[in-house]
Amino acid sequence: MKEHVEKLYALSGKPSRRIIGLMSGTSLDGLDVALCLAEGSGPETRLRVEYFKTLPYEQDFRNAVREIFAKRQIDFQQLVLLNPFIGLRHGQMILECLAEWGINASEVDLIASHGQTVFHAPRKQHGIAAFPNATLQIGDGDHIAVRTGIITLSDFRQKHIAAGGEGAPLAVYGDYFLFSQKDENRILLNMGGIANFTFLPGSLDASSVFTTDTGPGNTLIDAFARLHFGKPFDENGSMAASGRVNKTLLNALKDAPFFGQPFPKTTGPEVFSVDYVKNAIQLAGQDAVEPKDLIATLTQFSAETISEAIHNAMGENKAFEVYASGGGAHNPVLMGAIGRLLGRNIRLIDELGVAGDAKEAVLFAVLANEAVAGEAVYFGEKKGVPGVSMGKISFPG
Ligand SMILES: Nc1ncnc2c1ncn2[C@@H]1O[C@H](COP(=O)(O)OP(=O)(O)OP(=O)(O)O)[C@@H](O)[C@H]1O
Ligand SMILES: CC(=O)N[C@H]1[C@@H]2OC[C@@H](O2)[C@@H](O)[C@@H]1O[C@H](C)C(=O)O
Repeated sequence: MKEHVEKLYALSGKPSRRIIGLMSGTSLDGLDVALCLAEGSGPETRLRVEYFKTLPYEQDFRNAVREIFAKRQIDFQQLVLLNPFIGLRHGQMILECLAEWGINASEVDLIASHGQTVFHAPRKQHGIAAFPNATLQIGDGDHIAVRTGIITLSDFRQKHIAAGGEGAPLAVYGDYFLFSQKDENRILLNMGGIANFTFLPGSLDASSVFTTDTGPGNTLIDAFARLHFGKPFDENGSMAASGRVNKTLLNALKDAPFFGQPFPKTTGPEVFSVDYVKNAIQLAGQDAVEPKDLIATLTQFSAETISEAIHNAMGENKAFEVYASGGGAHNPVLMGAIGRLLGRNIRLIDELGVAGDAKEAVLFAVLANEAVAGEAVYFGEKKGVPGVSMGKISFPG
């Protein structure tokens, strides 16, 4: 029906668009919903977050996703059922937010849905030369569009892979458009389940922009807080603060092929898992490690691998500011260790006008805005930041 294409075309010419950005990360804590007003596009994007909310997942939902999440062997039916189920659930969650905010669905131009990553497999990780980089996000966009009546863009990572990337990190695009600052080199560090950063040059030169995952953020801390303490995470780093870093184990944890791979690179809980840590404990002969010392060691493991990646990427260039976001920014032990290792105060992205917990959802709104209203932006020939439009379009009818 051409009415949908005409509506989309009209949207592309509007001076501003109201876009809901959705992010459901690897921590499986909940769905981040950011209602944004975006004006312009590319480096001229001006974006205001009108409302933001994280809707926590119910335990049943989390358990259902965990049955297939980052696993090599799964019940295939469970994967197939979850694809529309998550789409419908996310659609419903959006409607609940809109009702709470007193906004009608007809007042929203677009939804930008990341979906739920269930498996991330860059070639460097799966190691099968004949197969490409691969990643899978589920939570079908057609179901979101039909449930909400709002045009939905989803499945953003496939185009990035088709254009030569690993499907992540995608935050780099929004980071560059929203947070670049003339004459200040910036590192935007996001610490979710996995940690990544974007380098934004003070020259504003798009071809110098750089991004990579660094390894675990909170994923291992969460897994062992759950296993040993029955808690979803180490709130305010209190478990880590009560323990001591086990140096022998730390060295074994840092001995993974991922850390020797060149930038840019991506990873996930497929690699950094409970089994990964148990294996390191065994190799290091540290079976008697106390749970609180294990949490302290895993926190230091994240801090050191994050700091070393930033240090290696920046080389001799010491003139940069670091702005943190994601759940890890709430962990003072992690933040303190990174600050000490990098020899500087780690700031919060909130200083730049976007709440740290909202940043990733906002970035998908930026990607949808680019797909609908942006011009091509050239990020140079380097790997990892192809200048392509991303997101598949689902019409509501
Ligand atoms: N007060 C806190 N103290 C310590 N850690 C916290 C706190 N609040 C949140 N976190 C951590 O942040 C995590 C959630 O972070 P976030 O929502 O950024 O991850 P995500 O988006 O799911 O992950 P990713 O971006 O890697 O996919 C929690 O699982 C927890 O480990
Ligand atoms: C495959 C996948 O879902 N990757 C996530 C994950 O969570 C953090 C890190 O690993 C990052 O590379 C990415 O998400 C953010 C939003 C990104 O693409 O920038």
